[in-house]
Amino acid sequence: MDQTKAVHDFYSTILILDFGSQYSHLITRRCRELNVYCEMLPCTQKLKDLSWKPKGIILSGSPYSTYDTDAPRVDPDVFNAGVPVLGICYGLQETTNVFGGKVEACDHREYGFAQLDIVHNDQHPHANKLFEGIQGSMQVWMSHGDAVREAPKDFVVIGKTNTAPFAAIAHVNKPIYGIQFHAEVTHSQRGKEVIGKFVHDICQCKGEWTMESFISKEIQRIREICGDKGKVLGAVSGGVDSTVAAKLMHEAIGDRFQAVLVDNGVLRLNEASQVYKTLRQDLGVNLKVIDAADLFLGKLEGVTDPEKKRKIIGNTFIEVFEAEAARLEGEAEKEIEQGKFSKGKFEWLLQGTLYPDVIESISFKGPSATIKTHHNVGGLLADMKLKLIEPLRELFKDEVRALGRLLEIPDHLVNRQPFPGPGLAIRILGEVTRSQVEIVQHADSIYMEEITNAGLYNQISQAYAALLPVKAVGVQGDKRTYEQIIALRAVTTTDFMTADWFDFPHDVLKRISSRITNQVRGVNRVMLDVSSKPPATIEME
Ligand SMILES: Nc1ncnc2c1ncn2[C@@H]1O[C@H](COP(=O)(O)OP(=O)(O)OP(=O)(O)O)[C@@H](O)[C@H]1O
Ligand SMILES: O=c1[nH]c(=O)c2[nH+]cn([C@@H]3O[C@H](COP(=O)(O)O)[C@@H](O)[C@H]3O)c2[nH]1
Ligand SMILES: NC(=O)CC[C@H](N)C(=O)O
Ligand SMILES: [Mg+2]
Repeated sequence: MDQTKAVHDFYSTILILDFGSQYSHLITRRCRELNVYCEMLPCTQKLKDLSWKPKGIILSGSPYSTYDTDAPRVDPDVFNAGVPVLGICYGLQETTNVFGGKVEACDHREYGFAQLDIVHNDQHPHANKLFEGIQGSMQVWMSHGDAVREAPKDFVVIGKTNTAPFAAIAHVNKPIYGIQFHAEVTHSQRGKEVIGKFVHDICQCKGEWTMESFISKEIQRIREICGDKGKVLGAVSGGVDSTVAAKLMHEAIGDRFQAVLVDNGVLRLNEASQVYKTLRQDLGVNLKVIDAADLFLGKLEGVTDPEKKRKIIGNTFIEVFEAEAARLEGEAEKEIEQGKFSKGKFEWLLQGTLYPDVIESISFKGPSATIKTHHNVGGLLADMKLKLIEPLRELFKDEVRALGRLLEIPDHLVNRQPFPGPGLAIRILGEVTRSQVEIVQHADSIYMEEITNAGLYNQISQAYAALLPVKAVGVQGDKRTYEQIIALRAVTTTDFMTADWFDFPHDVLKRISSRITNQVRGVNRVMLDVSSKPPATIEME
């Protein structure tokens, strides 16, 4: 894999060095939105150890002060690499530091909006490039307690605010710029335009990062990695990430990619057959469904603790998947022994790792830690012989969706709400039995159908029906009943870290409630969960 080209070998790439700011990943987002490919690495990355050459470098903000003894330091080679550099907040302060200017704590810390007045330098046209075409002033967003007190030699002021006379500086003849404000946050009016001036005009990146161009390059890359015969195995759930990754693999190596869906008995109503239909029939992906419902439900018998349920499902999943991988390996060995050399062996395991998984696991203080694997089954296989292949590793979720659309994956799949690995088991509070699964599957399918019919599916980030482990009294058909309760959950969120409950139109709720109580046996009440996260979580267990 070492000789194989990486994405940064195909595109003009901006290097973002992370000094630990909470906004660092937003710099990455903005560059990508400007169709410029970028990668974020910890600030400890030495330029001489980098295997590729960036077109420009952006230094992020930081919770540290440059005068702290343990402050993260910029590699001085950054300024000798012959490429443009933009320092943001701490990045500006560290640049000032390196070039011999002065940084001190402010008398008044500055958080929030400020008005930046652009200063044009007639004698130094080069310095004006960062704000070229921007006249007068603009609203920017600040978050700092330190400030530049003295600009370094050969730097001029290109922007100032009431309280920050060095809010933006530039070298007089080198493409080195520093800004105190956070151009990467959307509150900074024209912030994205400023980043655009840096990456497009100053670094001369062409704006070629589009999913259209990614597809063909990535398919070519996958083919190089896998060679003529290499086979790839992948677990797919029908979720966005695994579907897009599977379709991409199929485009690259056809039936040498084998997808496996494990029916763990706690999938949604008819989900296994629907995923099979879409992946196999509509998308042509070589998919095998393993029915392991009895095995999973057997192991879940008598278990009520949420974390135990998760563990049992995770471990059983690995057991099933490993057994299948071993079976396929055995088959391949046999075929090779029989002289069918063309068959090839499974050498690779597909994993749907996304870029946020990669950058979340970067520690800005040191070499990148291991990638989070808790949601990705592939990474959990014990003493795995298979090597990992991660075609979505450089992409954000919205890029994955755009890629999915270009691969002609139907919209309903590309826009699919996430579904947790432990499935309905964590939506059946208390013990999971086959009859409980049937109740919640039926209620959930009615709920999702009504949400879709009302045109609300894409307005809601995640919705599901849950089954509460209590009974209540009701009256149905003149008869007293003593039955269970369905709880409806629907939330809106951007990052799933915090969430708000979705405010349904009353008529939709009425329809959902009456259909569930009329059609789902074993249920006589429907309740609506109106809890935000925090204090609640999105799932109930
Ligand atoms: N029932 C299943 N059968 C096979 N693989 C599964 C199953 N459930 C989960 N996986 C694997 O676990 C991975 C992680 O699941 P996760 O829910 O985080 O992602 P996803 O399902 O691909 O996408 P989304 O985040 O949109 O749900 C999946 O990509 C898939 O490889
Ligand atoms: O693959 C998964 N395995 C799990 O064990 C799990 N628990 C929660 N989730 C999903 O994570 C998001 C946040 O959910 P919570 O607010 O309940 O933590 C929501 O999108 C949840 O559906 C899981 N996904
Ligand atoms: N957001 C930042 O980069 C802050 C830098 C530095 N810690 C300050 O307070 O000024
Ligand atoms: Mg999923």
